[in-house]
Amino acid sequence: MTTVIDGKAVAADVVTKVRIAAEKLIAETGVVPGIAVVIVGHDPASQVYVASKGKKAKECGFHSVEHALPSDTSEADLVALVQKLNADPKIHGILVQLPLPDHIDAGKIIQTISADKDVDGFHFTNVGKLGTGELDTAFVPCTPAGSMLLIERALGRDLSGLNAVVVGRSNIVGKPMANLLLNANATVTVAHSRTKDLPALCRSADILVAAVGRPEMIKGDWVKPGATVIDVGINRLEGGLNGKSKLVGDVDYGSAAEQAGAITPVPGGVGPMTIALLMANTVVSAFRSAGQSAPRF
Ligand SMILES: NC(=O)C1=CN([C@@H]2O[C@H](COP(=O)(O)OP(=O)(O)OC[C@H]3O[C@@H](n4cnc5c(N)ncnc54)[C@H](OP(=O)(O)O)[C@@H]3O)[C@@H](O)[C@H]2O)C=CC1
Ligand SMILES: Nc1nc(=O)c2c([nH]1)NC[C@@H]1CN(c3ccc(C(=O)N[C@@H](CCC(=O)O)C(=O)O)cc3)C=[N+]21
Repeated sequence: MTTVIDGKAVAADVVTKVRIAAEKLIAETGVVPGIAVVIVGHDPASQVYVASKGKKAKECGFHSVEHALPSDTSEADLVALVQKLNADPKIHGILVQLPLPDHIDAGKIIQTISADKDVDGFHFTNVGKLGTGELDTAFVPCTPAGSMLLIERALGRDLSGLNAVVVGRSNIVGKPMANLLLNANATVTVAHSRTKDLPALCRSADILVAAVGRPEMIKGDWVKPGATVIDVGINRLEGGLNGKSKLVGDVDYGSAAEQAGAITPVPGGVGPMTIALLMANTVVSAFRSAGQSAPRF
């Protein structure tokens, strides 16, 4: 029997733990966890994500601010805003929504965020800590961290001896995902657009993570029977019910679910975990700023 991994339910568990931790921190120190989300421009999908981040932050009892800036905002103005948030003691987590408009150097903005408030885990300091296994003081990127929690829950055991294949090598998902799996003792292969015979490679995976950005690319006959399949992809296709767009992953869910031992759906899989882990990273940052040992999620 295939298990459908309920990312929404696991995310709700994480959010409950975050709220309880936040209440404890507030009661004991008076520090209220604070998050700032910055969005530049009017991309509708980005606006949806930013709105749900704000909503979850309120649910967790956080102080939450949103900076919505016009698409012609200059790089200098965005740098200045990030510096202001770095210096604001009420803010423990800063997220600048990606992608940014072409005239802004996203790398420069990311490196301007204080590593101590970089709840996305994109700053070189946090990337380096993940790469060297300093997970106690790192911020780990939310999507791979959330995917890892789903893998741990689905397998319920150490990953020693298991082959993991990550399809995609972005700095945001693929590479940090590979590092987390390696840290957890899986044997990891990272595939990308130049990989030869991707279907055969995928068939060797006990754990298959798809982070490609290509709708339903990974087919059922690429999946090893019994494998754990984590679909990170979020692709919006036109022509769903009532003229609405339809959300699909990078995995062809129908055929893959017949082979997999456990699989995440889209929506309701990795997506809600990303937001939950953002809240977790923010409360951890607030604990650290108050000189308290941070909870684990
Ligand atoms: N659920 C969530 O919370 C999140 C979901 N996403 C989704 O995850 C997906 C991936 O995002 P992201 O990592 O940012 O994407 P990127 O576009 O940055 O990276 C895509 C990766 O896939 C590889 N790739 C592209 N085409 C192929 C192919 N035909 N065969 C093998 N590999 C291929 C690319 O290879 P190469 O490097 O060689 O070009 C690249 O490494 C997207 O659908 C995105 O929307 C992203 C973030 C969060
Ligand atoms: N600095 C930065 N950090 C990010 O973490 C970041 C980003 N920029 N830019 C965009 C991507 C994408 N991303 C998602 C978050 C939640 C869902 C999510 O909640 N998805 C729901 C569905 C939502 C819907 O219906 O559209 C689900 O899969 O069930 C998806 C994708 C975070 N990202």
